Amino acid sequence: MRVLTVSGIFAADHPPSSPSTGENETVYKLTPASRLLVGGEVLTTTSCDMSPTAHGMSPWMMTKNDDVYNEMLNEACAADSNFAMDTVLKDAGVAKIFSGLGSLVDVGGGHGAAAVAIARAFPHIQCKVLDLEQVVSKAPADGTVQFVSGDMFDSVPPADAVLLKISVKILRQCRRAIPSRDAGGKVIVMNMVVGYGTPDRIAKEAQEHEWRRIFLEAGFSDYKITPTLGFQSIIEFFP
Ligand SMILES: C[S@@+](CC[C@H](N)C(=O)[O-])C[C@H]1O[C@@H](n2cnc3c(N)ncnc32)[C@H](O)[C@@H]1O
Repeated sequence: MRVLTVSGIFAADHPPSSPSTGENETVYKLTPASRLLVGGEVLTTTSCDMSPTAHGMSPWMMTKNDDVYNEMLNEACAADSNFAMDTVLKDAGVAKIFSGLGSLVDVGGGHGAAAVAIARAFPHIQCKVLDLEQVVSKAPADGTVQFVSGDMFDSVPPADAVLLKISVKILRQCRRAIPSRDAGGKVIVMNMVVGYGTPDRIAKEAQEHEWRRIFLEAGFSDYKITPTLGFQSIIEFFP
């Protein structure tokens, strides 16, 4: 969404925090350019729940009662991961992030595209995928990774590292699933970090500031951003 905002496809608003959750959701609005493409609708997101407010429900929850939509969303997520992971895992800097791990859980890992790529590139890492029951039950399981069904907001299976592609809301939950930093514990977030990998110093500083706020709020002691591909970066959060 950040890339689309920077490109002028969406405009982003940052309203004050909600009194009930304390979270401040970014509100994305159509611009004249995107209004040419779609009917009028407002999207809100805190990374994970990219929910058209018109439906009042997270798109991930809607997969429960709609098999066709479920399949479509799973395929779209896997296609995105396949493209990114193949390229990202070839990078020597990225290999360093994963090489010391014994186990990893991909939270909201869908049909396991990212976790399978990691398990194949680093066969010594035991990889698990946590996702909703309706997603895991349709996953093409061949034993490369272990699928666990559940809600990430309830609990995250323990592992040396937690891989997250979608949500910073559950960082606190992920912190409980990992051991201390000395024992190799970390949360690995794959995300768009606008400004990294480009000469745009102001955008880079704004992003640093944002990640710093997030990691402090979630109770981590340190973090490291490794630019990978275009706007994609890997952010390691250390307990
Ligand atoms: C953007 S997709 C990412 C899938 C995967 N990480 C990938 O890159 O292919 C988000 C995933 O999070 C899952 N998800 C959403 N809410 C969840 C929850 N509360 N608990 C577990 N998984 C959830 C969805 O079912 C979906 O598979």
